[in-house]
Amino acid sequence: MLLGCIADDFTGASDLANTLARQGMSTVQFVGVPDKPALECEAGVVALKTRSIAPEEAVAQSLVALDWLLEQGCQQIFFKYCSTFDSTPQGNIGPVAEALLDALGAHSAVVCPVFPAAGRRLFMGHLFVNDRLLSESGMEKHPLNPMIDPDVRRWLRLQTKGEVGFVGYKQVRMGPEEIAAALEAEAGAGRRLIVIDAVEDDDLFAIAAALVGQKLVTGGSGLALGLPENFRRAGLLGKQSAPYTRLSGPGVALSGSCSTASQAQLAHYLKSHPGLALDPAELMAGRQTPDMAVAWIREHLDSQPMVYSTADPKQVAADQIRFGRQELAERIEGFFRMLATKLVEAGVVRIAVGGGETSGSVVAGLDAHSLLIGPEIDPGVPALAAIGTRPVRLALKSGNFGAPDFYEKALNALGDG
Ligand SMILES: Nc1ncnc2c1ncn2[C@@H]1O[C@H](COP(=O)(O)OP(=O)(O)OP(=O)(O)O)[C@@H](O)[C@H]1O
Ligand SMILES: O=C(O)[C@@H](O)C(=O)CO
Repeated sequence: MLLGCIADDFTGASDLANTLARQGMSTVQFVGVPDKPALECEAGVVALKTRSIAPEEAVAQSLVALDWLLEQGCQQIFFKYCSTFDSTPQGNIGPVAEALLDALGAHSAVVCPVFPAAGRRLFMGHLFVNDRLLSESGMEKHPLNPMIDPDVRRWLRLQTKGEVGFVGYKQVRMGPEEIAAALEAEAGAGRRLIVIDAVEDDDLFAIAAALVGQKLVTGGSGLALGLPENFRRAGLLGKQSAPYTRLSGPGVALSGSCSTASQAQLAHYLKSHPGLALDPAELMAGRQTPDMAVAWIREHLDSQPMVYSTADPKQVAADQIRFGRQELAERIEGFFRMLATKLVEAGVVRIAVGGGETSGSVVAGLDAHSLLIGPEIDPGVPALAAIGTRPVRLALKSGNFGAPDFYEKALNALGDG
């Protein structure tokens, strides 16, 4: 394994794995830190669920992942977080990145959440989602990590021990040599985490070309566009990826994301498919159970039904006040985990999931140890084949990714009904 990646959630991991695979690296996504040597691959992406847990715990899990990746012979480590920089003033991006720098004995690392294909661009240190600042994009209402400051430098500095560096767009446009020199200057001044502007894929390729030999790279999946080329130029690539195949059989959609895109996708899907809404009050009282959902799904199995907790921000905020943000999130995630286990027992073989935390819960319920990367469904969302469990094909969609008809397209891409 040449490139070892640590992703702070499951959809982020498959987004990154998708980019690396498309750019010609044989890539496998691992479900947590494996307890044995890796399946053969050039890039390994360890999917953790560390985005929304306590910073110390996120650091500890990331360091275990790092140790395992180094044991597999990785030459470079990629810490993948969300292209909307999902985090709180406490972490977890800053604490994990600093801990990885220390553990690797690295002097510095770039911080670049940019993903132009999904409209995430960084200019003058400010993160945009399409033509809106991050803090006006809907992300300011995120149920777990409201993003209320678009200045990535300022937000990251709340989370770090050290000062945060910056390389602006003017220098990025000058190309890899200038970028490398600007990064060196920031690192020389003791700023170890260096936010770097990027607007289009060309910028990301130029930045990646400047990162040859860096022990640690941090960012969104966009930054991974140019990394395979560094290994290719060094004559290190050539392994074939394990083949992905579609799988036909019953399909189900599960949506736990409350993002703006997820709400539109849900509305679109429910026009032509049956849907079962989770009711927070019933869930918290234990009156709505995974067994009840499975019984309902069995009745609608021919129509690719959807189970969803997706709700609008006002409803989410009211329920969080009533039941507690964390308690409610855990209950909903626990529900999806148990549901996933029961779905495969009921013969479901295609599952399309919306939301990173939700996807982490669903995959935990499946008991898979690795995921093979198939064709891209929408930008950042590949079809996946689960290994180590009953045969299942998956699509794990980040909250804000995907076209309005994503779920239909995803289930069709995974196989036939
Ligand atoms: N109706 C609801 N009320 C309160 N919390 C909810 C509700 N539905 C889902 N949640 C919780 O909100 C969180 C949504 O996070 P998730 O990562 O799944 O989606 P997302 O943040 O939109 O996606 P991504 O992280 O990929 O951008 C989960 O913890 C989920 O359990
Ligand atoms: O970078 C992104 O936006 C996604 O891969 C993700 O991490 C959302 O959970």
